[in-house]
Amino acid sequence: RVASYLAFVRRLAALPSPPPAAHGRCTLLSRLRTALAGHAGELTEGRHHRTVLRWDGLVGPVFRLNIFWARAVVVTQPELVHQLLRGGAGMDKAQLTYQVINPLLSLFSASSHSPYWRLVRKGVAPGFSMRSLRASFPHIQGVITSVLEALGRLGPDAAFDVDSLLMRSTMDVIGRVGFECSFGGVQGFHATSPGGGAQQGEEDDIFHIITASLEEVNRRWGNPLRARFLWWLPEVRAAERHWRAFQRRMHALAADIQRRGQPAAGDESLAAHLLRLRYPHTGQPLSVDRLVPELSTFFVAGIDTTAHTMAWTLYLLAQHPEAEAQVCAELDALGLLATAERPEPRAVEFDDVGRLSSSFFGAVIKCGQAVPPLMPGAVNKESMRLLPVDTDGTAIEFPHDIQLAGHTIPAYTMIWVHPFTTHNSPRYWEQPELFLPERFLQPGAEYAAAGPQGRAGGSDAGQKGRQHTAEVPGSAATAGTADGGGGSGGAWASPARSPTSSAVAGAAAGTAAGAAAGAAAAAPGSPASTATSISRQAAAVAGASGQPLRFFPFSQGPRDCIGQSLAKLNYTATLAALLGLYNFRLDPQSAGPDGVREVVKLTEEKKGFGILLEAVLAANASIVETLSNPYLVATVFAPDDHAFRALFKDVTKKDLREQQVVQTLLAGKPGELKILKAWDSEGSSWAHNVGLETTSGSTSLVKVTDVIVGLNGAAVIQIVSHVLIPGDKFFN
Ligand code: HEM
Repeated sequence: RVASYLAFVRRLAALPSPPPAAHGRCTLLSRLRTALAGHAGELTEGRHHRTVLRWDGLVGPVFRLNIFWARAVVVTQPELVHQLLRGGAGMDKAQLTYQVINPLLSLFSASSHSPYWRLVRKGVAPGFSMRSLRASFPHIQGVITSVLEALGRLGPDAAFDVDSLLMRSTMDVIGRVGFECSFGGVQGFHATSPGGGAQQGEEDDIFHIITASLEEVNRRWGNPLRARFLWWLPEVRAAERHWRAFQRRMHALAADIQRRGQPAAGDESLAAHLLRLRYPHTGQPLSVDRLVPELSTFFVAGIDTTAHTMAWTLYLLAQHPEAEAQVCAELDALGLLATAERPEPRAVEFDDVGRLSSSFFGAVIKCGQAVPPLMPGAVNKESMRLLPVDTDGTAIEFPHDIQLAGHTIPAYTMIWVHPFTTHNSPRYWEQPELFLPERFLQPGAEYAAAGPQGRAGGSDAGQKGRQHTAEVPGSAATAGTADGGGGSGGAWASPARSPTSSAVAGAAAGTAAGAAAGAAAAAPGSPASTATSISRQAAAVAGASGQPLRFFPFSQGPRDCIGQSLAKLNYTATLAALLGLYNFRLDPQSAGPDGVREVVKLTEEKKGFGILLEAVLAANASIVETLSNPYLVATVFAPDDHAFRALFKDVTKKDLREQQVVQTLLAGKPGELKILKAWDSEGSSWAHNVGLETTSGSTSLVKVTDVIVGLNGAAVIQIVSHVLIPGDKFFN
């Protein structure tokens, strides 16, 4: 055993590895600690995903980590990730991943080789089809209504834990859509209690049980030794009590589902699909004990992922009002935004989701042309790129040696695919640290070929391709890969061809396009000519099984997220409904953007009043752009201007001193105003009584009191001389 362990370590020694951080002063003890623990210390820190990103920048997209005696290989490069996760013969989840969560999920069939995993995955897939989701959309609408009611009960300036509310609503959605059971999660939401939930009797509160259970799972993923050595901690013992309570609740649900008997023909719920499954060897329906882990997995996998995704999106929009304005403009175009004319926007319908997020239905094709993605979908994607909730991705292993970017990786080595790093590395994205939803308005932005390395003909791409392949000249492994092209996407040679190793892609040479650019310039027989075969192989992969992705928040391949269509439907519809009615801002009491960690505390403000610019923002994104122009002299909102009228959306009569004025304003005809003369003769201050001409030909007079300073000192002229809102700082 010792000999084979040492051989294993030696075979991985050639892989680059970032230097582990030194702990404290450089003493013999600290060096011994670093030598023994390796990278374990940094990996158990809260923001370790950023450390992995830093390591990727230091040593490249494939590197080794030492965690005490164990070894892991981190892979961040899209082409390699693609080939590892899709169709790798014998690929399985690393057992370590599920050792942590299996006590919670009891018998979950984690292994890709388990007949149960295959049976369940295939059996429930129709439950996530568009047809099924369309049929169950009224459930989602019902939950959204209860969320809006909960927000309505809060005051306009209430601070609350939006993540907690959304976890509750997601729990309700999965319960209702999947299993026709109602947990009343949103009803149990109380903004004032920590975590937004019931405090008394919380041991019985399913939401509390699930969140407390997940908290311990997350801690154990950060530190797997917790279960073995820290079992005596009160918090660990409490968590294990919650795990048992969770299993009891899932057991009761499974028994209830089974009591319902054979499902009706048209029943497409997950419960119905699970009930229709039969054991392959006996033909009998699944027992309650086998149903429990499957039900548990849907709740555990679906709740915090979907809710954190929505919470991060709201958080990012709160930081980027310009993007929020664009989202609102598109909601407005669909009639989903509260405005002056439409204080109660209509409910979000199933078909709206496709319009808001064209990726939801794949590419939407209209009259033979692809419909360009819209901003709400782009915002969601950018949020999932910057802050993917499955930050640490997945760990996989192979039952045989593989070749990875020119290195032999022994069988059963833990290979760690790290989406956070792939999503945030400057190797694959321009300005990855910035929130730029526009990047996802470009069709195909998810693919590696669209990134810095993949720009066709880009010198950077070609150069990087050459450099990397030059580092891995035609080893037996890479040659094997090239020869093996034509198998499943060309990525895998059959083990028979290469007895010690099946060949995984040596496509470390940038993307297909990048590698091709490098290869085209290389003479045959030179080291770079390896790139030719690699790029051909990469191109074959792209052609045969889709292009490599640089954006994969739901993972990819046969073990990707089976619930992603439900997640997308839920978050797109919920966010559209929330943003149609509310602005969300970071709670000033919380630590501020830099202090936001796992729980995003946001405040909600009723849209449309209080701050002039917010109302303008809600009404027309292009106006915000104009206001941000530093060279702007003046922007005029007239009584009959659409944006100005939107100011009065949601204003109740009691807020207004001059109802007559508002009635007149709202009755105004749409039109623009031209400034006849904005400045006095010196050009230094506002003139009194500036004349303005409307497009309909009439003239208005602007008094100096009508002038409001907007962003960057630009002026906004309000052609109403009345005080409309008591005490409002913008009106006098
Ligand atoms: C935004 C929301 C979600 C995200 C980002 C997400 C992400 C993921 C990822 C990355 C995986 C692969 C994990 C791994 O390889 O270790 C996964 C697996 C899974 N997800 Fe999701 N998920 C989401 C929502 C959901 C929902 C709503 C459900 C079901 C109700 C669900 C059910 C599952 C299941 C059952 C698996 C395991 C699939 C298998 O191993 O065959 N997920 N999810």
